[in-house]
Amino acid sequence: MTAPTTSPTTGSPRTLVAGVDSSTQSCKVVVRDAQTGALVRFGSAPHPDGTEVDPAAWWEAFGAAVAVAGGLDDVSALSVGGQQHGMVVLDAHGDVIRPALLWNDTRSAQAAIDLTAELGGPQAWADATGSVPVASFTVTKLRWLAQNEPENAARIAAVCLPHDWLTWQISGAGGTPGAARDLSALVTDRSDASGTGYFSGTTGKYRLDLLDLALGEGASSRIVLPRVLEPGESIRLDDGLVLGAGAGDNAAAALGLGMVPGDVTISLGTSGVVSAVSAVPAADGTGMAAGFSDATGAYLPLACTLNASRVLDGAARMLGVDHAGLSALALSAPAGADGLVLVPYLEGERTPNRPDATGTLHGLRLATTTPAHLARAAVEGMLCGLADGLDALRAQGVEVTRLLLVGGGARSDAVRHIAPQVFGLPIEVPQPGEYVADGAARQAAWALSGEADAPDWGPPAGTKVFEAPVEPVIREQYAAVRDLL
Ligand SMILES: Nc1ncnc2c1ncn2[C@@H]1O[C@H](COP(=O)(O)OP(=O)(O)O)[C@@H](O)[C@H]1O
Ligand SMILES: O=C(CO)[C@@H](O)[C@H](O)COP(=O)(O)O
Repeated sequence: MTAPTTSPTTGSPRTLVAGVDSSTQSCKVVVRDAQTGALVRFGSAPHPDGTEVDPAAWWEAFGAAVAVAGGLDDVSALSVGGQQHGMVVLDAHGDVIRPALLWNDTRSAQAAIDLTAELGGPQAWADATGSVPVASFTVTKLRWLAQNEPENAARIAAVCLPHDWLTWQISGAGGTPGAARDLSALVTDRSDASGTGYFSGTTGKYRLDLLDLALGEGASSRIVLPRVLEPGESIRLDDGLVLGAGAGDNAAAALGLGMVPGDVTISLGTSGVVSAVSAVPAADGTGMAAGFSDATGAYLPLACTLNASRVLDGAARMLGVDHAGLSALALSAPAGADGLVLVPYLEGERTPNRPDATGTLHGLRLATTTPAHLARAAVEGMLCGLADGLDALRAQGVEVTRLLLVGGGARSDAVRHIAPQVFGLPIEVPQPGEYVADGAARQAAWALSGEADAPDWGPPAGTKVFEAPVEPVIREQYAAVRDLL
């Protein structure tokens, strides 16, 4: 598969690696120089909308993104980062039983409540797995399946996550429809496994008892779970391509950004995520912070909201403007939008756990019925939800010395300027890029090297710092109405 490649600047041979981000809205592929990390090629392709998706759409988008990125013939290693938690269920032939339920599908909210009670309450789950299950987690989706589609649940021969399934397809073990597929070749990594609800990041082992709790006694004895590869471990395909373990998208972003303890990243994709790397696991019984693992052997406590960049998309749609227009409008209104507050639970919410909530506008007066006030309230409301998440991480002992802002929503000027007013800290915005795919590429280079640690690709380029005095009114007025459901 690998053809020799030379550097266009030095003419000397170089080794290329690829990283994939199979995210909620699209698939992105980067090809980078394994040694320096320099970007060589990039491609992306959209995913379908919706909270349940046929995994075949991810495979198709991956192929299209690879084609845009100029193919993989000269690539020596590849890793896949992907949206976390999605439930991919396979039958004994390796066929997908039903469309995958994604992390932002809330139909398993009651299953989460039931499972939480059955194990002895939220702290029992946090102690067992690091996290209190909510509708996002795979384990609750499996319980939902057992209760609502028992005929499908009975056919499950393997359960995996979006990044595991894509890695399996790329490896060839996922085969082509109609061909033999090898379920025992499924692999995952600890970062993504830690978001299933049936894995303990502290022991590095699956909690088969919790899989049984979801699906019924004995289920775990007939269901294949992906083998959890060690950080840096790989599999080598017959054609020589090295496949890394891959990672959940947030853990991959931590690798891509080169995060160290003290760094906290705010990611504004479809999800809003506040995450930190930590040497110690979190076990937050309030459920605000999820105690996930990272892709290096450490931990990744994070708070994740269901409502981030799409709040901006929705506000722009309501106002009939594009993103630049929304940003200009938001920046033309005063901090606090003269008391107009948007609680942006447009997709329900996960942190805090309010799956059935809807968005609400508070403080509407004649004077605030302007596009500028609504635009400002949308940006502030989205950021306030994440500031609450940062508080939850601090309550877990997370030290915050640096705040980084990434993801599609970080391209908004208004977000960049308003974020320091909300968080009360300077905000560092690395140059817009695909940090999940970059982290996956860095993991691929690590897997290829066989070294103990990932290669040092240096800090992200082109970082700009945004500073502004904190505006306490923004969070105060949000906190006053956030719980008025
Ligand atoms: N300049 C911008 N301002 C605000 N939002 C933006 C801007 N550019 C892109 N977005 C939004 O970012 C989102 C995509 O971000 P991304 O991080 O790729 O999401 P995901 O990882 O969930 O697929 C989309 O909702 C898109 O509309
Ligand atoms: O559920 C989580 C984290 O727990 C989300 O962060 C998903 O992993 C989706 O990520 P994006 O596609 O929004 O980047």
